[in-house]
Amino acid sequence: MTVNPNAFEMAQQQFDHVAEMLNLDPQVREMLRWPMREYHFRIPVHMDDGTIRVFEGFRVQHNDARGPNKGGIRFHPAETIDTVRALAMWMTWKCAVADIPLGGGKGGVVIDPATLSVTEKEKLCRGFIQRIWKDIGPRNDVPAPDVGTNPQMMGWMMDEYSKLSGQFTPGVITGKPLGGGGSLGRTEATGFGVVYTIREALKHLKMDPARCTAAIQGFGNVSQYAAIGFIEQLKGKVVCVSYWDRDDRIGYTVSKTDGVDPNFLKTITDQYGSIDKAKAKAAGYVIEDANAWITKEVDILIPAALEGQINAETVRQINPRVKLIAEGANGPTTPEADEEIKKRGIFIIPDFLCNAGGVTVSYFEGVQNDMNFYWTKDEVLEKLDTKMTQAFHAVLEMSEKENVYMRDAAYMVAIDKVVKAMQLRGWL
Ligand SMILES: NC(=O)C1=CN([C@@H]2O[C@H](COP(=O)(O)OP(=O)(O)OC[C@H]3O[C@@H](n4cnc5c(N)ncnc54)[C@H](O)[C@@H]3O)[C@@H](O)[C@H]2O)C=CC1
Ligand SMILES: O=C(O)CCC(=O)C(=O)O
Repeated sequence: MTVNPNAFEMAQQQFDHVAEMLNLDPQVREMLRWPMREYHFRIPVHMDDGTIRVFEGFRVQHNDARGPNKGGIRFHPAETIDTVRALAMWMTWKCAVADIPLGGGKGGVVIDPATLSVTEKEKLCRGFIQRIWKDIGPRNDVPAPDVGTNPQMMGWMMDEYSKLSGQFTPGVITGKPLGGGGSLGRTEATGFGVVYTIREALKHLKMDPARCTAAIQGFGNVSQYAAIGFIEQLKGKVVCVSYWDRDDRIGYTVSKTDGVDPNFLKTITDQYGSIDKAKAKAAGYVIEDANAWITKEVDILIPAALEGQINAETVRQINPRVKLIAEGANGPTTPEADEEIKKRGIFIIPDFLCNAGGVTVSYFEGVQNDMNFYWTKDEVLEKLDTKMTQAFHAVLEMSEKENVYMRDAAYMVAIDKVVKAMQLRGWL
């Protein structure tokens, strides 16, 4: 499975393309195609064996015209400043398209968290906050989980910030554990958000979800709940999921023609989204190569692993039956692949619209922290559905009005909101 060599160039290319369509002022473009602030730091950690290891960390704040910067922290061995820049920029567009009053930020540490003990992970999380705590906070930048991080890690980070600032500050981080300032529904939010947008897209395409099949890339937080939601809420069938196998150092696709059971697969999946393939095989699943997911004869593809997965090479493997691509991951499709998808008339729900459910419930979490009053799961998910449905239709309407590709329409909606906020604040 290939990864796009430079996600930031890809994010800038997508932005430049729409900036050109909008005839956006060159100075406004200059402001938006780069992050406003970046922090690069080194985090020393006393390891269990008595040695000291120094980790490289980043936090990028792309634009906070509409509100505090917002976005996850990724722990990944292939993390780079450019990946974090791209992800921060996409967060600005995501919050604008979801119509939540937040800007765009993202963080990262170059590490495979599975190689750390629990104690080392806690020290690394606390070390990250020790480096950056003066530049984050509920009113300027609010991190959250992403690939390789989880609610427990957010709990440690919130605790460290509270200690350093001398005040219990749950709103500094979202995606915290339940009972530790977390919101009900955050775990499911991104995957269920993907499903709400698929439901709306299928209505638009006049397709019956109960007769639809899907192939999913990834089996982590986003993909697990996208699979569960697609099956339980829309009554569709998921024929495969995929994952990265740590031992073999390659990806695999785990398939079942009569449909996978994500609730069963979860029981044989570790906290990093790696499936125990021996147990899957014993339960009647077929193990195929990493790319098999994209070749499946299905109606819907849901890339929900990493960026750059649908590219000039893999796009040619998409089966002619595919009518819809719902981008659960950030940046899964390269600009070259977009051209082919357009040509083939496949409807796309672009990433920063499709996966906005996570940050939307993160926003709800911050609101609940501020109120010190917590909603039920049903209340959270109902509010999430309303937000995602409105966001989908705003983008669809723009796409139809301007006769443009859904990704370009999403950029148009987002750029308009961010530029207006910058103008209202007198920045432009
Ligand atoms: N967790 C969240 O709330 C949100 C996540 N996202 C994006 O969704 C994507 C997935 O995130 P999560 O589910 O949180 O991550 P995760 O770490 O929980 O799961 C990632 C999954 O992708 C698989 N994977 C990783 N590298 C792979 C490879 N090279 N080949 C095949 N499979 C591979 C892993 O095995 C795992 O199953 C990322 O792009 C992330 O930025 C976007 C919005 C919110
Ligand atoms: O929940 C959040 O604040 C951010 C989630 C995130 O990192 C993303 O949407 O890519």
